[in-house]
Amino acid sequence: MEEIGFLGMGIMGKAMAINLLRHGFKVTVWNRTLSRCDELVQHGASVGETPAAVVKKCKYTIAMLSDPAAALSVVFDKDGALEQLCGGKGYIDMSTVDADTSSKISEAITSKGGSFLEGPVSGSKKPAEDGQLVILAAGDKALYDHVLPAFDVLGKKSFFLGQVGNGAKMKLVVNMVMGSMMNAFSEGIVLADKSGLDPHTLLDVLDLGAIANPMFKMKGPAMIKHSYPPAFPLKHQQKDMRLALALGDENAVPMPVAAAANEAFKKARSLGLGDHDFSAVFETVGKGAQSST
Ligand SMILES: NC(=O)C1=CN([C@@H]2O[C@H](COP(=O)(O)OP(=O)(O)OC[C@H]3O[C@@H](n4cnc5c(N)ncnc54)[C@H](OP(=O)(O)O)[C@@H]3O)[C@@H](O)[C@H]2O)C=CC1
Ligand SMILES: O=CC(=O)O
Repeated sequence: MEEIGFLGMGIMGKAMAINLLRHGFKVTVWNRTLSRCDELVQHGASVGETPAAVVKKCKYTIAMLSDPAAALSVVFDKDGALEQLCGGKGYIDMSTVDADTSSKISEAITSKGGSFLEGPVSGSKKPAEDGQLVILAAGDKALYDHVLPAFDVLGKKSFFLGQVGNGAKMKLVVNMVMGSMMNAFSEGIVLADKSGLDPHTLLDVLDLGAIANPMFKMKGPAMIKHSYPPAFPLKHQQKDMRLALALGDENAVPMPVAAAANEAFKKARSLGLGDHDFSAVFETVGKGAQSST
């Protein structure tokens, strides 16, 4: 495949770009804080000075940015991607954003003759490093077919979900469930501890039953130690809850569980935990969490 541009060298973008390089793709990277591209150069990447410079050089450009404001800024601001998008060029935004943001970007790009695909992913830092993401694509089907070899490196499974917005919505639904589960899990660990049970035994019991899942297994032991090295930053999970609640609002879907979970993530942010892993929401569960071992 042609050289790929990659905008955004955060936790996910860096892991994904390194993965593409490892699999023989030529990649040109850009990051707002340009020094974060240095490590990528060691892996064989070239660096573009601006998003526009990357798009000019590459036929296809992937973006992996924090939130709607970042996704819009990288496309529409001066030296942004849109300046160089034209017929024959493709833009693939894999950031988690809302459907409106994705549609705005899509309309701007397609009105200049370019093609657009959204492709938010399920799976965190480790699945990104291991090429085990689940890709939720929607938009231009021809572009999807063309970039599938790259998606096959990045993920274990790609879904094509139809029109622009469907990938964004699917991702928000999934993360709404995940954020709610993380809160219930946190309450469960504290409840076990406070009622005289060993939280580690709770993890063993959960892992053998119908609600066993990789998230509990992976994050539980660290949570019990109050350790939250960021794989999925809490501020991004709260952004996803907020966007999912807005989607619920639009569709008149009552979501009291998600709304409560959102409040807990907001509380965690107010405690300065936004850059910690989203499992740090554990710290908001009563005083009990503070005394767990
Ligand atoms: N981490 C995870 O487990 C997962 C994350 N996601 C989603 O992927 C996206 C990226 O997440 P992640 O890599 O963890 O996030 P990080 O916070 O690690 O990285 C965010 C990236 O966005 C850039 N950025 C932020 N604001 C702007 C802006 N205004 N203009 C230009 N660039 C900007 C940052 O640049 P700079 O370095 O200059 O700050 C950085 O490259 C998010 O939408 C997140 O919800 C999806 C699945 C899993
Ligand atoms: O968006 C986060 C994830 O783990 O998926």
